[in-house]
Amino acid sequence: MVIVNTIVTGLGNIGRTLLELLARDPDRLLRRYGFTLRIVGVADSTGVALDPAGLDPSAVIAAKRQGLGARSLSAFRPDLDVVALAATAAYDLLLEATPTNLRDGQPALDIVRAALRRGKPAVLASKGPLVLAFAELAALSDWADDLSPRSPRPALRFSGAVGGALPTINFGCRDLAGAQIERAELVVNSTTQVILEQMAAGADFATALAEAQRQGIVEPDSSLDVDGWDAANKLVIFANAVLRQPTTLSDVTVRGIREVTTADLAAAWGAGGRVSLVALAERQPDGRYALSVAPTVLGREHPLARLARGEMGFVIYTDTAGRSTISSLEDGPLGTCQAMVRDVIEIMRR
Ligand SMILES: NC(=O)C1=CN([C@@H]2O[C@H](COP(=O)(O)OP(=O)(O)OC[C@H]3O[C@@H](n4cnc5c(N)ncnc54)[C@H](OP(=O)(O)O)[C@@H]3O)[C@@H](O)[C@H]2O)C=CC1
Ligand SMILES: N[C@@H](CC=O)C(=O)O
Repeated sequence: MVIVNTIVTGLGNIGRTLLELLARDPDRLLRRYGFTLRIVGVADSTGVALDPAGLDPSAVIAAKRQGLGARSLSAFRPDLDVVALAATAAYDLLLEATPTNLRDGQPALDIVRAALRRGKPAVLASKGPLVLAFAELAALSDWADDLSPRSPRPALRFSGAVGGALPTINFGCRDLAGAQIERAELVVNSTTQVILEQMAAGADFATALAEAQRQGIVEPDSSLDVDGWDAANKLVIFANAVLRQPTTLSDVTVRGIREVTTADLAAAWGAGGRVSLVALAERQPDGRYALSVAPTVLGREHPLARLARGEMGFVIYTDTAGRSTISSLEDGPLGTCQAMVRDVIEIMRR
């Protein structure tokens, strides 16, 4: 049996749900894949808990459910902050789920830097480090070797950061390998899907946002979702990772859903379609991609017009693989946690 000593940074909707997922069937990874994750360190905004012999995940989950933090655990380490945890503790794998911060990427960016510089593989749900420093992190990781399983650099995976369990990154990198992407339409922000559907059914904006928050899918700063920045983050990551076009947020034209009116929604739904926040990449004659995020009417014939209940999806047009459409209806943050688990399995198979 292989024991993978793991640290989890961020214990909110994602970090806590991930621990719950692992605790639900603790032997699943062992039975099927021959390894198990031992959680040796966790961190939240209250601090760090670290025990090289392994923390009790149920105690961490119970503390978070009671509104307490790492500080309340017996393994609390007042001498460590979250970056020091990643930089100094003994562990084999980082699972990162602190808030997405578009100002400076912190603390996630320094957490991931610390792990990769020490040769530790990292799985991210957070997007800030990838949006602000994709090239730097790629150079520190197996992205520098085109994801070769023989790369001497640590693995960096983030499939859950771009649409949760929807396999946006994996499908683009793996299954469309060799094809030229001409156009990609990504509906990868679940919060705006929920809000627009609720408003189309008669709810006001505040009630619709509250419903999305109840589902645990809204960013800690909800304006990231509503104003289109979460979708833009995902498009930036997609452009860097799949389209291989060095991209930052300033390359994306971004419009959120605040201007969408109930009349717009009624017209779209009435015609058998819907309105979604679409992140669009369109290949230009010079080979570069034009990138935008905007609320878009998807007519009844559009492959994504039937998405419902916050469902996400994408349609990608290529020169040789034709049109590919995939959608994913998920249960709150659970799909993202499953995506983190699949990333871990992929890393362990290298
Ligand atoms: N929710 C979702 O469906 C998805 C979220 N993501 C991404 O995953 C990340 C986490 O999202 P989510 O779980 O919803 O967010 P939450 O706000 O629910 O959780 C964030 C966690 O990070 C902790 N935290 C905040 N600041 C610090 C800090 N300085 N040092 C250490 N820990 C800190 C918080 O501590 P405390 O608990 O004490 O407040 C909390 O545990 C985000 O980057 C988000 O973009 C990606 C895909 C889906
Ligand atoms: N806030 C995001 C969560 C996942 O990235 C969303 O609504 O899709």
